[in-house]
Amino acid sequence: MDFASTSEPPFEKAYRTLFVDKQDESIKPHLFNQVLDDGDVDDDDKKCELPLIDISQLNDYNKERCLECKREIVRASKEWGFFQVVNHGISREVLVKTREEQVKLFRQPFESKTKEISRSRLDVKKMMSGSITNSISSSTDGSCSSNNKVEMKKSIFGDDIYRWGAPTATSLDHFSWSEAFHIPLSSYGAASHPQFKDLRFTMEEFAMKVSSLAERIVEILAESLGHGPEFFKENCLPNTCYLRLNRYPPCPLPSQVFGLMPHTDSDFLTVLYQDHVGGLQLVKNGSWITIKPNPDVLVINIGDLFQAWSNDVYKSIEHRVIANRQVERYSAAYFYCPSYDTVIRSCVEPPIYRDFNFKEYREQVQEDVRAVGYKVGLLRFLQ
Ligand SMILES: O=C(O)CCC(=O)C(=O)O
Ligand SMILES: [Fe+2]
Repeated sequence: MDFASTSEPPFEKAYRTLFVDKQDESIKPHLFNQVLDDGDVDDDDKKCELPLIDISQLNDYNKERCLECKREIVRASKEWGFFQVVNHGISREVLVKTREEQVKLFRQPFESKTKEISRSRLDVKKMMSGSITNSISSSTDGSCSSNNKVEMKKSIFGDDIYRWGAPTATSLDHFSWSEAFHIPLSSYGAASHPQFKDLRFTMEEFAMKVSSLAERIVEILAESLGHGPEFFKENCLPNTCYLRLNRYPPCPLPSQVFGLMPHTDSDFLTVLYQDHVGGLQLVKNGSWITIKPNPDVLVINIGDLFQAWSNDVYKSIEHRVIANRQVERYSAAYFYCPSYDTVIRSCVEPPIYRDFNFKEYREQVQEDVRAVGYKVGLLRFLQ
């Protein structure tokens, strides 16, 4: 049997009602025109504008060069909420190995990635009462949920680890043509199985390297607001962070459906490694800008928690992934998160947002995704 018939999530079958009558792409205005009321997709010239920062300069014996590098990071976090880093200290070998293991993981048969559980009345009752909320929870970005509404699934890789599609989507523009392993670094789920030994080692190495990069950047951003790194060191521990391995299968309707719908990340900071295919876009001045793939860079973006903590000094920017008709795409994201009980309080007066803890934030995101199909985010927490 070929890869497609065994490993691909059955998007069109499971979400039949969303896809019905959508086969002829000419019958509907293209999705990108529908959602881009306030801007346009970028032209090629704009692709290179996203700041590219050589962070090896942070170790430069020349103090001025090191300070200038910090200033670039701060400026990009305020003006773009996104930047790319080069000479980041994570070897090509680690990145290549990460990708290889990621590919192997997604090549598991779909049935191994998910495992049907019976929709007994008990399960439905539990689901309704919220006691198995994991089964319908959304990811850290609120854009992609764990289990399919149509066929309740429970992953053999661990609860709530494998996600595909968008269970709460009521229209195609709330849908994501992608699958993901959302791996809390406290447990490697699938990776603890002997079959996935290499995966575990590789992910641990990737996470360890990327987390020290995230810590360094967060420290620089906190310092610029007159704070030390203590708050982050105390609350964002390796076991409170997440890895998310994304795969975007070739999509027959790339102009009708996103690879990943527009969202902001719900963490402090995200570090992303994308492959050569491209499709990641962010909003800048009302336009969508494409982040050109580059094997030497990692993409960094500010998440909602940092925007709240910095009182809107640093920006959590909406981003999305465009689906591709011909080729599959992979990315690996590291989400720098605090423990659930960490209270997020603005470090600048007067605060724009009320105090909230991370658990409250995630629950609100999940509730909104369920109720309205998308994440409302920080607007829910205005003073
Ligand atoms: O795949 C990408 O390039 C972006 C992934 C992303 O935004 C996410 O996982 O939150
Ligand atoms: Fe994201």
